[in-house]
Amino acid sequence: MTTKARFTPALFAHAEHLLGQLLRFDHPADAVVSHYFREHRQLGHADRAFVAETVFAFLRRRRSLDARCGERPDNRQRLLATLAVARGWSQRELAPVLKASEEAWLAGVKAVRDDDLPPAVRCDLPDWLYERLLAQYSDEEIRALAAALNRPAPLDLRVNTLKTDRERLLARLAGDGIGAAPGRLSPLAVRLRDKPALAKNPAFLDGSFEVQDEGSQLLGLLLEARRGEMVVDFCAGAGGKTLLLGAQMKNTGRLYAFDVSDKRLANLKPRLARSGLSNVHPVRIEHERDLKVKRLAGKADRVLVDAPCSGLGTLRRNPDLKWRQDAGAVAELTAKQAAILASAATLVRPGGRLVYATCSLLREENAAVVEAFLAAHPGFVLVPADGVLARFGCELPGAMLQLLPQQHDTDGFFAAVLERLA
Ligand SMILES: C[S@@+](CC[C@H](N)C(=O)[O-])C[C@H]1O[C@@H](n2cnc3c(N)ncnc32)[C@H](O)[C@@H]1O
Repeated sequence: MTTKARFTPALFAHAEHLLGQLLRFDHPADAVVSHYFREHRQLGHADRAFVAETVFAFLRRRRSLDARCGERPDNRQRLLATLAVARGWSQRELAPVLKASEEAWLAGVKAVRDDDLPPAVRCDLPDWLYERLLAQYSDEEIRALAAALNRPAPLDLRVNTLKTDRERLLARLAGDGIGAAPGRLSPLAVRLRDKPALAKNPAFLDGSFEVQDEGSQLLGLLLEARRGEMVVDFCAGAGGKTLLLGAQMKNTGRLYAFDVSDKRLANLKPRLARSGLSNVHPVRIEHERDLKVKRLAGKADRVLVDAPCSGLGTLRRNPDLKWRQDAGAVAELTAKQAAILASAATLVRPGGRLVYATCSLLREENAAVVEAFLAAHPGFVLVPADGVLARFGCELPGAMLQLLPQQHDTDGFFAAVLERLA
């Protein structure tokens, strides 16, 4: 049975109810959706797929869809517009739910031309964000960027080189009937053709791979962590990059995984167990100036700062982020990023490396933070990122790395490589 064949007023009502919860914007959308499905266990796989895809489609296109709907649309209208415009359903397909009195209105919604909408509305971006991007890109480039950010992300894996290699992993996946191809940028990446459930896949359970966007893998590779070194992943979170660094170090040396969040570090534990790594030391810190940080001053060969950021480069996965933030929140983040980078830098030994990374598209969270750091810390220099990536067979020009979904088909990641003078 196809997803559309299950379309009923009851199912539509679930989407409407969930959208009401999402538009309060008091929690991240993926958490709200998971919670809703836990509360409504009677919804089967196809029903959940319909509800989740429809509300996410609205979150992606909220601004242009609301503009098409007219004055003060309600959530029912919003979802009808989502199905008709964003998901391309015909009035016949909508028939189980669409009232006769809504048909003319919906035809009007469909007839609006994108080009007649103001630029920020057409790009489904809040004004403040559109204006920030306009300082960096042309309107045409922002349109292409916004369109790419509005498409769902592919599913990428990172091969765990402690356990296997990419060729063998591809063969195993093929044996399981999972379509996959080598990533184009990261030598560790495998891109899946579809989005199969992986939690019970034997190669996942035995640690042969982790789920990780190909772009995120490049950020970890920029550190070029080596055997026997002391490495600090300063904002390790649930360890997406820690696991890559540990494998690059061939499970030798010492790899500290710092984070202020107990919960995130706890999520690292099962991943560590699967990975086979024993060189990782998770450490909960109070803040970036914690004594536990100070004790390692000048001792680390390499430090990664995967800084807390607006996450605006990940809108393919988290479309709600563009509606849940504002310029004030970004200003607070940039102050935090500068403080974390300055503190993390104190750990780097002379001649050691510091990588600053975000999943933001905004210059103020990216190059501007790095430039201000370099101006205040003459003992550090910028190492061209393209030269480092070339050593991994990845040709991406630029002294600092900015990945863009419309160009690289990854999330919008940024990274700069710094070195402390010997
Ligand atoms: C972008 S996320 C890290 C994602 C992680 N590196 C990965 O690849 O999965 C940023 C992390 O910074 C942490 N963080 C926030 N403030 C911090 C601070 N002052 N010091 C260290 N970590 C901090 C957050 O808890 C969050 O886990």
